[in-house]
Amino acid sequence: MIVTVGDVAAGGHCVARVDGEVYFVRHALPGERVRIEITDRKKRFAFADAVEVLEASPDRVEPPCPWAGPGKCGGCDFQHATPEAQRRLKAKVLYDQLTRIGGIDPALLEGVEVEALPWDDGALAWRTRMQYAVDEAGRPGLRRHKSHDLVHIDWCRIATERIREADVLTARWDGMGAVGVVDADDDELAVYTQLRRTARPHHKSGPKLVHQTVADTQYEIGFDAFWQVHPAAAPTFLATALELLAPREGESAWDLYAGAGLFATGLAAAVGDTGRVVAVENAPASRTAANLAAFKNAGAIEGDVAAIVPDLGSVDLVVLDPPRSGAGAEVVVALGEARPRAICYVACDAGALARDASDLAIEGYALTRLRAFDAFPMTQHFETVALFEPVD
Ligand SMILES: C[S@@+](CC[C@H](N)C(=O)[O-])C[C@H]1O[C@@H](n2cnc3c(N)ncnc32)[C@H](O)[C@@H]1O
Repeated sequence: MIVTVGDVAAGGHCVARVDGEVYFVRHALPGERVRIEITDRKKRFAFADAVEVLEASPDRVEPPCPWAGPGKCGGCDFQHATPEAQRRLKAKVLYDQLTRIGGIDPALLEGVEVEALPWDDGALAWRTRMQYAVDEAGRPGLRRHKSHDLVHIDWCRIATERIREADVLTARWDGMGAVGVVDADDDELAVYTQLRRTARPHHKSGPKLVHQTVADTQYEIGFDAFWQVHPAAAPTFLATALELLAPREGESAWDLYAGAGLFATGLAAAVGDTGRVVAVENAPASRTAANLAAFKNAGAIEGDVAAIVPDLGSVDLVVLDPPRSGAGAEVVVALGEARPRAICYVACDAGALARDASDLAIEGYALTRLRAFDAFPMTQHFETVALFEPVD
């Protein structure tokens, strides 16, 4: 079928409508006329791939990765767009999610941009963490979009040079479900395996504890702990959170979903000896308490944010950096009770941010400032750093 493609939608698709039918089309750009092939038909809509471009958008480029395209590797969504166009697509998704789901005033989001992170290689060679699936013959690869089938790539164009040089993709991983590589600071390279993609990682080679440095603070974390995958992400998010929150001497602050304690260390330095910072994180591999040991005014609690926050009392400032699923109503209600003067929400999923924003509004918190960053070039993903403040 030949269709004219409309606006981008969340999930790395653009929407095409034909005779009342809705098609979510991958590998297309708004305004393009393309031939599509249905990949998955649902009751009220269908997913499709653009397999031939009849009228191309001026934003279209030849994908730098030979493994990107219809039916190929499912890792990247926007290799066929210029990096500037990718960021415009993401900004549109952010605007739509926040206005439609989050109930945010469109006037506040007028001209919202997704900013590029500083990186010499532009949109390529940035990814410091890679996880490959392994097939029954022990061969690693990346999955096709929404499929269990593997594409056995030579190397991933968005992974760092050091990950490319690691012999992970040429080796055999018999009996494994996944193999991962971590490219940390100080040339540390750790490799781990998993029996299934969601199973506990087993250390294979390299250091078990790796190091990451941001603004003169070094964090020591387990090879399997969370760390931002783009090298410029952690320093940019920390600087942005501090800019938005503007912490004052003597204030109290919480770093929720703290990971290694990135925001907690920044806040601890900012609020000084008379201030107090509490970090909450549930993964021991993050080593949050150890990373905060040098800060006398900061401490860590290991456990579930939803279980811990209701008992913490009140606070001046909060950084909220939950996983993709968002913080959820229970945590938002607890924040409403703690009455901080400002909440900085760091979000890797605009839909989850929008849902939590709508709950925050019920608690009397409005979105007042927002910045967004292209922390995952070539993919549909991006990061938003949003400030919420109490309103009457
Ligand atoms: C998006 S990461 C943010 C980490 C950190 N703020 C950073 O920027 O490096 C989310 C973190 O929340 C942790 N986490 C996930 N669910 C949690 C929960 N229910 N309670 C506490 N921590 C949780 C994860 O282990 C992960 O370290």
